[in-house]
Amino acid sequence: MSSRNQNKPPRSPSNKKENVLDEAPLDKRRKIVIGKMVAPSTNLRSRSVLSTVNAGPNLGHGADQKAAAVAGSDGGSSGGGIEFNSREDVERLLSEKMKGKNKNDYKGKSEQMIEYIRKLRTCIKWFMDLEDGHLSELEKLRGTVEFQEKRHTEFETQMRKREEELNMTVEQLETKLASSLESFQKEEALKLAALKSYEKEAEARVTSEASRAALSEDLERANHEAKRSNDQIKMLQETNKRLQEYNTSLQQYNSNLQSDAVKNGETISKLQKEKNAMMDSLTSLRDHSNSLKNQLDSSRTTLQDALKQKEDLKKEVYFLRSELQQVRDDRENQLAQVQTLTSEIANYKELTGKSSKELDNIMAKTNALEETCSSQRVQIQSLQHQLAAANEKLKMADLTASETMSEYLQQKRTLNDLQNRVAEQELQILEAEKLRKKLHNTILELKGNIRVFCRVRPLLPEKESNTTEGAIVSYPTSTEFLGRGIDLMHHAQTYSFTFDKVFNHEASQDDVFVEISQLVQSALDGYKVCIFAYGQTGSGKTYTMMGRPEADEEKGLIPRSLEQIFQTSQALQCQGWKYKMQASMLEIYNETIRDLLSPVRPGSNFDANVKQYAIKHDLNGNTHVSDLTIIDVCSINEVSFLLQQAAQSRAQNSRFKGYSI
Ligand SMILES: Nc1ncnc2c1ncn2[C@@H]1O[C@H](COP(=O)(O)OP(=O)(O)OP(=O)(O)O)[C@@H](O)[C@H]1O
Repeated sequence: MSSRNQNKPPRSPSNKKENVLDEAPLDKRRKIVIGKMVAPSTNLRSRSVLSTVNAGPNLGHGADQKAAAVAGSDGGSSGGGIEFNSREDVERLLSEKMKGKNKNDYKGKSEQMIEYIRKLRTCIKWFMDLEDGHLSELEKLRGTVEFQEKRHTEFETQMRKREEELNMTVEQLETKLASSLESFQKEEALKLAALKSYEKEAEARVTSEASRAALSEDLERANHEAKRSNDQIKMLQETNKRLQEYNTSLQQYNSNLQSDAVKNGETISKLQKEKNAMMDSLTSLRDHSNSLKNQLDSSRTTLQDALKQKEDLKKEVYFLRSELQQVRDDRENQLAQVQTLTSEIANYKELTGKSSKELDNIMAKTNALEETCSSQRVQIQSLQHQLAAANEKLKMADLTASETMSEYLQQKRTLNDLQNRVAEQELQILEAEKLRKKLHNTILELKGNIRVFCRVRPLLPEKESNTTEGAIVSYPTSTEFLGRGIDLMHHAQTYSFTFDKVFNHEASQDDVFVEISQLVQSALDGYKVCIFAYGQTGSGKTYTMMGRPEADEEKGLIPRSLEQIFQTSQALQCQGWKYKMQASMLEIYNETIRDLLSPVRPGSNFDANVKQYAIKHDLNGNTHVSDLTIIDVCSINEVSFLLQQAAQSRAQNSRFKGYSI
């Protein structure tokens, strides 16, 4: 038989039985609940009911066992055709009453009891079968519980391990986050450093551009100066050629002079002029040489500046390269860090999904780092471009410096050549000067150490009307006495005189000075010269010697000689000569010497102030006048002033005059 209540346990008869149920171990119950293993509580209750039935009040344990054995011997649950399928069957059995009203019918009662006991045994057997099923089910459930407990403990240990691993990973993530934050801070610091280096690079670029502009300006100046120096060198070369030609012509001229000493007087004057011109050209050459030296110094300084700038640029390029290398290394380190971070992030992603936010943050930081790296790559590229530009500038500066150096060396060689040429020319000039002095002295000696010139004064306007000078004075025209002779008529007789030179009344002051200038040149060459003017009063001594200094045409010998002396001394100072000039002026009258430059003003008491001057000669042949006022003179104006002073002193006693310079 089967019913809907099959395998369902009977209801618990009392609360006491439920309390017995509660005696099951709490751990098991709790664990079962935790493990979500759904075990019907009715099974336990049925086990308790079974125990209750087994411990029934009317049956002892031994009797129960006996009954069970009897029932077992019956071999089935169908005791007397009764089957127990539910609690109602059992309650019905328990509520059965004894049949038969006869109390003494013990046999019936015993049969009923036997029948009842059989039913009870059947019931007990049903209970026992039910209990066995429940026990087997309980065993299964226990095995399941133990399996589930084992799984639970394993799962718990796995979860603990995973929790520990997660804690570890969280700690590692926190440490890595801290390290990434530190690296980010370092990256920020590096970025700031890179920005600073970029600013420095920009400043260096500005300074390099400024230095390049200055270098280009210096180069332009150097080129301009080189052009100027080339032009000057060309001019100097031309001048040198002219000087060489002039030297050759001078040598030829000197040879001609040696062959024809008489004609060389006029030629020497021309030579003197040409020499002055040559001296001027030499001074100009020296000026050019000095200017070239200055240019050379300036080019040296510019070259040194260019070399310094080149060194500075080299240092800057070295620093830039080192900074670039550092930035490259940092970039590579950061890339490695980013790669490790990305790999770690991938691992973290695989390990857990909990740290997605952190991963997002880290990814954002990684993206920021990558952006920083990309910006640094751009900076590195710009730095590389700047470095390449700086290298090109450095190469250009090297080329410019080398060109400037080559130009400088070329100019130095040219300057050395010019200096050598100038030295050679100076030597040649000195030699020519010595030769000229010798020739000049020879000519003068040939002309005569003592020469007498005669100058005829023209008739004065007031005397011109009643004079017969035109008939008195005549000049011979014969070749022998041309320019040297003079004929005087007196009482119908002709008196002929011959001089070294005769200047007629038409001779100008310049004509006279042409002859005298040779003597002045001799004085400048170191020879002693004396010019002595002699003549009667009014014959023109003062006019010849002094003339009228205010008028160029009528300047006398003294102003013209002084001009020649000062001009020649200034020209010879360039050759290294040093001149010290002193002036003294005296008047000799009746064997008495009078100092014309004496500070004692004439006219106060002339005789009282007259000193006893004495003429003395030293061992060198020099002539001195004792106590004569000697004044150092440096310019022609000073001498002109002294001449005026002397003229004023001399004016009081204008008789015989002599000059000493
Ligand atoms: N060559 C000349 N041409 C024009 N005028 C002249 C010439 N020589 C002299 N005289 C004039 O003759 C005058 C007298 O000349 P100067 O005073 O020079 O004579 P002096 O010889 O010096 O006389 P003293 O011995 O009295 O001093 C002056 O007026 C001067 O200008």
